[in-house]
Amino acid sequence: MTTSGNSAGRPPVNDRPSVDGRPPVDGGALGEFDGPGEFNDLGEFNDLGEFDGPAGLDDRDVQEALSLVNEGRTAAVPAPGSPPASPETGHRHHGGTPWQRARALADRAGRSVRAARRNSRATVRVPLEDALGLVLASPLTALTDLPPFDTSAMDGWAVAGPGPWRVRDDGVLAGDAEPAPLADGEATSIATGARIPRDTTAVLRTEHGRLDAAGRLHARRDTGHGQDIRTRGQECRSGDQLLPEGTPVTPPVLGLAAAAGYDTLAVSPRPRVEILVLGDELLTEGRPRDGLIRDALGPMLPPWLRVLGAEVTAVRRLGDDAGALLRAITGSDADLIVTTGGTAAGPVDHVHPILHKAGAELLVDGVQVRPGHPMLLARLQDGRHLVGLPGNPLAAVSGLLTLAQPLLRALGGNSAPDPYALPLAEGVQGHPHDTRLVPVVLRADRARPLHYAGPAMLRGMAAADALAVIPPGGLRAGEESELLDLPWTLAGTGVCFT
Ligand SMILES: Nc1nc2c(c(=O)[nH]1)N[C@H]1C(S)=C(S)[C@@H](COP(=O)(O)OP(=O)(O)OC[C@H]3O[C@@H](n4cnc5c(N)ncnc54)[C@H](O)[C@@H]3O)O[C@H]1N2
Ligand code: MOO
Repeated sequence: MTTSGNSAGRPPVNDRPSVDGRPPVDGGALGEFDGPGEFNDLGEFNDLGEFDGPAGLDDRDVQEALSLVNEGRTAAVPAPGSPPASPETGHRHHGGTPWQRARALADRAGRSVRAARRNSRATVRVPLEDALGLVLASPLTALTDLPPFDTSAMDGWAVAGPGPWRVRDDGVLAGDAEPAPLADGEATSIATGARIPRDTTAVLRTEHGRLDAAGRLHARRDTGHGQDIRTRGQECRSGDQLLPEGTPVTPPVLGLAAAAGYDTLAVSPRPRVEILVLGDELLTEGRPRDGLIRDALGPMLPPWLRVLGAEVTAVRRLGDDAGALLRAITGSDADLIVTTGGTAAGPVDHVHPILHKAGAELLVDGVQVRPGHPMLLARLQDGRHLVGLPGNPLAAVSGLLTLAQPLLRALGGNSAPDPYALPLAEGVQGHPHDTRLVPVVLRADRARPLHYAGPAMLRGMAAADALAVIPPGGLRAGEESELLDLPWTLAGTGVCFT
């Protein structure tokens, strides 16, 4: 990852005395926040994801100017770190569900489905190699003692009684069948992991033994009774519970399950997700042309959803055909439908009317988050769910992390990781009311905001290690920001994309 796209070298947003080279603010410019998620002339998040205050004004001036110009009509821009504007101030705001609440509602929706499933005991048994990322549907119980027999912990000699010892010439390797018992005063060479001959009293490590000219084995140091013998059942006895139900299947869980005798695992099935990509303007290959652009979400969402534990059953491109959307929604058997685009109120934004037609219940209709505020979560008549992601690609990422991730996590039986935070390397301007999700790189235990983080951009996101959660009012340099991890930054794509 690179930091070349960030604002290194610039003064932090909070400390900037002014924004140079712009015409002074004029009274006609409004800073409304119910539009496309961007501030206008009085201060906006530019497409580099930075807040540009009005020309020549500091933060206090911005507030003053806004309160003069927008009196009673629009939100003032609070200084970074200041508390969010209260509803009593008469600010106009698009509304929607607060960001944390939206995540909680998505989590709850997933849990309710899971609870219903639990009653129907829906689990699947899959080969070990297909279980990574799923969740154990029943406790992992040892099918054998571990180790299953007494084994040597070291390369050396199995010895019986006090030395010196006569060395037998058979020797035991890992994987050999049960060796002949040792007589008192006898030794035989043994490899790590080999079965211990009956009546062995200890294993003498290679480096602790010496053979004399007559071929007798002497100990260079004392060897205690039972030394370097791993006794049968040291780790577990057959029938012991190794892991509880609900444990996520990680690589070590796969290893433990194999060691304990499993070929398959009972797991909660992967939530099945169908992706419906909306928009007549989308090309699936080549360069943008004639007003058409490339579909960025069709290639991005399936692997991202897989990494979140989903099985992506189909990606369907429906254009702006409302009828096709209705048929796709009502005909799908996926646990979750994810739509992209069409969430706003444009002439071909069909998601809301079609959900209404399909009798869906909107659990979340707009979220107080930037970008991505038109995102939605609906419960369809048959209890399946639909997440509507806004079409702007970074807004879609925001919807994915805000609604789809908690829902899928809960559906799959995973619990949310503890939130974590790091200090910001630079101040980040907040939205007056909404949470902001800002792509950051993590360097030296600091989160540095990236440029090119406008709602329609993926350039900053593609270089990001995480998304910083910026509360209304913003955060100053050095203040801790909650971070949303991107799974591949820790695990690597090769591991995650199962
Ligand atoms: N009058 C208003 N207009 C808009 C508002 C608003 O509140 N009032 N909100 C803006 C915000 S914020 C967003 S985000 C978008 C959400 O729009 P939709 O979900 O309806 O998405 P579209 O209009 O279909 O597309 C928006 C934008 O994204 C491009 N797009 C769509 N799909 C893809 C894709 N798969 N790959 C790449 N780019 C995609 C599309 O061409 C548009 O440029 O609405 C604002 N408008
Ligand atoms: O700005 Mo919109 O918030 O792109 O989702």
